[in-house]
Amino acid sequence: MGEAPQWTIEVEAADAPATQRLAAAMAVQLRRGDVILLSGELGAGKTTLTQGLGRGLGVRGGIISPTFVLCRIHPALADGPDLVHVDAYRLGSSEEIDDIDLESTLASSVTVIEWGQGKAEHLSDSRLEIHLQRATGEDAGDEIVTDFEERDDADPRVVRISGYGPRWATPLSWD
Ligand SMILES: Nc1ncnc2c1ncn2[C@@H]1O[C@H](COP(=O)(O)OP(=O)(O)OP(=O)(O)O)[C@@H](O)[C@H]1O
Ligand SMILES: [Mg+2]
Repeated sequence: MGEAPQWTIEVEAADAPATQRLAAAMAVQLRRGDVILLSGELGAGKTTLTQGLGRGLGVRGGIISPTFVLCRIHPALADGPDLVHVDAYRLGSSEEIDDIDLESTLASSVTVIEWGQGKAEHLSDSRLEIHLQRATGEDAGDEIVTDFEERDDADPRVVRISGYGPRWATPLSWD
């Protein structure tokens, strides 16, 4: 839980399609049993990123904000893992996460949990944590802003990806 990540990569995504392309490129490096915890404020792009993961994994679509449904299973359309998409926003603790029995789908799926930090680390000995943050505005880090300022349609995000545990001894890569 409090342990240090094996590695951290920071990528900028200029708009929502860019966030989805990044996630799709990430998805092809994922496999059954992988757990991803997504963080970032309301509207940061967690669900948008999950849609890209779904496209890259080749699962049945219709990935939406699971407002009333805590957990949706998107079955693989071909050979790959299923995508289990969880919104833990309303869950107060790891005990409540356990009530939705993610253990039963974990081994056959990639499990993605919005608002999962502090609640879902116990599901696996390894995980990716992905934090999304608006690259402009009050929240912005000093080093980030200028590249995008002339682009009206851009609403950039900084996507910070960290790998924890033995599964992530080797970082994700984008070459
Ligand atoms: N660079 C970007 N990356 C991701 N989303 C973006 C980007 N630019 C604009 N957007 C828009 O921001 C919104 C993000 O909404 P989304 O539902 O993905 O956020 P969320 O983090 O899941 O929110 P919530 O906390 O309510 O679940 C979408 O309307 C998306 O089109
Ligand atoms: Mg969401």
